[in-house]
Amino acid sequence: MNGVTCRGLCAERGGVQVLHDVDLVVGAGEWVSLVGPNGSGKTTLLHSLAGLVSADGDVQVAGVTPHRSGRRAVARAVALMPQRPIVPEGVTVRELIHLGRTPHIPRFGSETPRDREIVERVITRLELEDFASRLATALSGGELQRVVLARALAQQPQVLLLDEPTSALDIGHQQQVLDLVDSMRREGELTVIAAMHDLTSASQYGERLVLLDRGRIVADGLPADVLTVERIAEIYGARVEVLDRPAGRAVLPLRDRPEPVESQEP
Ligand SMILES: Nc1ncnc2c1ncn2[C@@H]1O[C@H](COP(=O)(O)OP(=O)(O)OP(=O)(O)O)[C@@H](O)[C@H]1O
Repeated sequence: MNGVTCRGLCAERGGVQVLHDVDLVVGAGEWVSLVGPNGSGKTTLLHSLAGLVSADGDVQVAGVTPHRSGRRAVARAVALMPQRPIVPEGVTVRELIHLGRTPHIPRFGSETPRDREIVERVITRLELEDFASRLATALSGGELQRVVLARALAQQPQVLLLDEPTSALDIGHQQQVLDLVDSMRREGELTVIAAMHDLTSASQYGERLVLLDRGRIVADGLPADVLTVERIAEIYGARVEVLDRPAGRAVLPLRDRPEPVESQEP
């Protein structure tokens, strides 16, 4: 089973419980967008699914139990594209992407031509050829974000966890990256869970939206059912208009225009 099941998931950060009894079942090949205000627990949930944060409850990700299975087995099943990547000094972009192959290389073994072919294919698909020989620490924030996605894709996971994957990208690269992930999902039964602040992208790429608030799932369903004007006002305290387009729901923030200031006679 290549999807994700978690039941009664509870997790703490810094001694404080931040996830409360999360139940989530994601079928193989689904794209679920995870939305919610700052601090609602999206990163903690993704890290729990990747086995990086200890959690209570029953969690299965692509047939492995992240907290109990070995690191290599977990890394073959699930890849996380982190919100704040840590980049080792002195490593080129190509070397960083090659790290994604590590869980597939046997202990005491070395890379095969197939590993190198997978890395080169990912570099081509993300149009990273011009950066491949540069130091990863010398990239702009958006360039690095695409390289970190490339490393996660080179890992060839069954479940891909994306934490704000487009936060540093210009609008063209946002579409390129999300379209690429979506086409890989359609081609290969990749299961995607993506934490996203951009509610329009979350709606248009996610077949299903899960809304977290203060560590609890408060809505789970079709984007148009989850992202209503009233719910966005209640959970985010935001004023928005929603527009239904063939590509899906778009969420447009609205400025509350201040009253014009009366001009005062000198
Ligand atoms: N290492 C930590 N130590 C203590 N508290 C933490 C730690 N990491 C996260 N938290 C707290 O846990 C809560 C959930 O954080 P989390 O990063 O999961 O939220 P999020 O929904 O991803 O937020 P954002 O949208 O701002 O990225 C927040 O209150 C945060 O301050």
